[in-house]
Amino acid sequence: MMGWEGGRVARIRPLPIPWLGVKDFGKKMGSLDPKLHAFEEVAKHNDKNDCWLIISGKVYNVTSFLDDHPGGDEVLLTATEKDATDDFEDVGHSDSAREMLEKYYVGELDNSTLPTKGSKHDTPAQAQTAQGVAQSPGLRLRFLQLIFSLLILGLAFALRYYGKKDE
Ligand code: HEM
Repeated sequence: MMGWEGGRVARIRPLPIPWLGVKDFGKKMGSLDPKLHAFEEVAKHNDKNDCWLIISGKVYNVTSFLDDHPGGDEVLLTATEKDATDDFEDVGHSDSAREMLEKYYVGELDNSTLPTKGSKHDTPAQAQTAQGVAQSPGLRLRFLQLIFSLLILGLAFALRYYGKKDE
């Protein structure tokens, strides 16, 4: 006899509860007990065989993506050992690029371990920017002086030119 339960049981599916049976769900959401990484630890992963990035306080292991990155692997490698948020945002990555991040997520950055600007972890460019900002009033003054000198020079030439014409 065709068992009633047999027919029914065969059709029973796993409960559609998202957090049951979905591998790494917590990891993907970044909310359920994500692993906290210290900056020093993340900074050690800085070469072609092991490349981690920090973007918006999250840590990504992009080693397997290096060869596939449309912008090339070099830019990713130079974005290690620092907060790469600005580099990532400056490019204006598409929504699909942002969705890809999820795939490489390995945890959160312990923000208290992030070095301040001008520290030994800054690239020369970053250090210069930090200095540049500090010196910006001086730079602005020098720029104004240059413009002023050019104006005087232009005026002198104009006077000479028109002066000669009148003679
Ligand atoms: C896990 C992190 C990253 C992912 C998933 C990613 C993904 C992508 C994708 C999908 C594109 C193609 C264009 C688009 O869809 O926006 C792209 C382009 C690009 N990316 Fe990234 N990217 C990452 C990190 C970075 C970082 C940190 C930098 C800079 C240091 C960077 C620099 C570039 C550049 C320059 C392009 C433009 C390539 C071109 O159009 O010639 N990317 N990236």
